[in-house]
Amino acid sequence: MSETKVSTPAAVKGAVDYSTPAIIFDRVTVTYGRGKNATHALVDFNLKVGQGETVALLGPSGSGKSTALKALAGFARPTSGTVRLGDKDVTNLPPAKRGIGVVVQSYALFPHMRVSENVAFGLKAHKVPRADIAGRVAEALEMVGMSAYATRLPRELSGGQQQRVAIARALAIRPKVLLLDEPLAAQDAQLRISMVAELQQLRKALPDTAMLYVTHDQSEALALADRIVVMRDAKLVDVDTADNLWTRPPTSFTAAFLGGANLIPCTVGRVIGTSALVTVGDSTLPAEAPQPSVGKTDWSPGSSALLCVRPHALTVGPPTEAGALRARVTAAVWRGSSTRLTLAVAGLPDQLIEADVPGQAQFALENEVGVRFPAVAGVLVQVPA
Ligand SMILES: Nc1ncnc2c1ncn2[C@@H]1O[C@H](COP(=O)(O)OP(=O)(O)OP(=O)(O)O)[C@@H](O)[C@H]1O
Repeated sequence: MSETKVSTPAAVKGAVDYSTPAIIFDRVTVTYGRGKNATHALVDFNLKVGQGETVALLGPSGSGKSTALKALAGFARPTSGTVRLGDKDVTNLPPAKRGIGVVVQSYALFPHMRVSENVAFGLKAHKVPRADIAGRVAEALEMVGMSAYATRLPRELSGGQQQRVAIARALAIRPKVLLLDEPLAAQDAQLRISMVAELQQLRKALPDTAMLYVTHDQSEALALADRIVVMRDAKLVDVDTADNLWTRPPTSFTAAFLGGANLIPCTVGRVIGTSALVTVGDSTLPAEAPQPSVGKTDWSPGSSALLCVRPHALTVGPPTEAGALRARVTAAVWRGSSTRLTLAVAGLPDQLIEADVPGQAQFALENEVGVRFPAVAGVLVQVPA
């Protein structure tokens, strides 16, 4: 997974209005096939996306992300539930009548048509007056920086350029809703980084367009989305702002999927407000005990919990350092700007933790080290049922 670092959505967008959602999924279930061969691809899926909001659907392969997009675009028919665009129920409307822009990983450009013809295609299908088409094509190509390539054929373009054309084609119909299904998955890591930055610019240029963005790359979701929906096994696991999901993951699945957090078994001690003392191995550490979400049990003294701490928040030094947990290095992988250490911590049998240390760290395997937690060691997450 790439570690794209670009400015966060809050920096590029203002507040989102949820009072009149652009997209509503209301208890949408999609089942492919029947009987023994039935696959429940989406189960009881609820989501509202505000006008101008970008929501990323993030989850492992097969978790139902694309199916949610297909249900909205009209390419998969819900078995039950409704899909609305604004105040209009579109559950049974054909895809072409929904006015949604769709961009998929494979570009889906017509190989025999020039760039401008590809972009014009959707406009003709939407019965845009002939006199307006050239202007709308030029406007869409301008938005994605492809004006100079209007007369080329798709095969004369790079993958990134083809994807820009596919985005222009989706934008040309001036959709209120834009769906992007893994739009950068076919690009190499370097190009993905620059295209994430371009998509951020596009979001700024389209303040009223709601976007639903499917990805399994957490860095794209963090960089682009106002909110992230985490999916697993056809269901929505968590939904919140990227910042909240990252800093206070409501479930261990989200904690692990979004940023690969360490989830260290601990015992809850004293709790005052949102501060707790927890026991990890032989050490007592201060931790954040976030308000549990509705329906979840409180943090009670003596109960088991998981301490969520990101690998980069840990520091590793000599084993004799005061306040450090003693550990043994079991793996060290240099990643360029940092080294990922895997550590077996004394007093935590069967639990390996990961720590990122700057640069090409000189830790030999089996070295004894001391692991230090930050002043607030981490945030508590419920043990999964
Ligand atoms: N047309 C289909 N017929 C039968 N099963 C399908 C069909 N499309 C998807 N599925 C199944 O539905 C489930 C959800 O698939 P979906 O494509 O929505 O997942 P995804 O989260 O988008 O995965 P990926 O990240 O791999 O694209 C999977 O088990 C998949 O095999």
